[in-house]
Amino acid sequence: MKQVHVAVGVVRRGSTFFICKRADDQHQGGKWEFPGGKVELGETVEQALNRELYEEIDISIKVSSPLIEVAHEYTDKRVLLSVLLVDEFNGEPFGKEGQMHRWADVSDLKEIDFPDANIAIVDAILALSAS
Ligand SMILES: Nc1nc2c([nH]c(=O)n2[C@@H]2O[C@H](COP(=O)(O)OP(=O)(O)OP(=O)(O)O)[C@@H](O)[C@H]2O)c(=O)[nH]1
Ligand SMILES: [Mg+2]
Repeated sequence: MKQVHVAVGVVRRGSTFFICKRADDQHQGGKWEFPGGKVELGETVEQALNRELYEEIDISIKVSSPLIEVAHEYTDKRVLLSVLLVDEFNGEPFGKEGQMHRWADVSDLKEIDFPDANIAIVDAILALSAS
């Protein structure tokens, strides 16, 4: 199976994180996600994430840093998630494509219905908050 490279943004404000609900007709539909999308040919992860976050949640990134890389194999798809922590941005995020969104507190992340690959992302966030 071909691996899809995805840029994912963990947008943080204080102890909260911006998440969106995936549309029912998408891969892993109905689950919550950190916004992001596929890295296109010739793009860096940072460029891809900046493009995706503008398209999906209407912000532009000012400061980001690598958080974790997660390789995961679903039954129907193989993904490599390059996850960046986004601590400063311009604009106020919202579900620009009509998707549900919320600011989730760090203490709620473990209980939220994310795709399986996100378990490692949530653990990395919790490790940040613990340090
Ligand atoms: N954006 C995002 N994708 C994730 C997360 N976790 C996870 O397994 N994925 C998977 O990464 C893949 C690509 O993400 P995507 O569907 O957002 O890609 P995209 O924005 O380019 O949209 P498209 O599918 O309409 O072209 C999907 O298979 C999705 O299930 C996550 O937290 N955020
Ligand atoms: Mg997307």
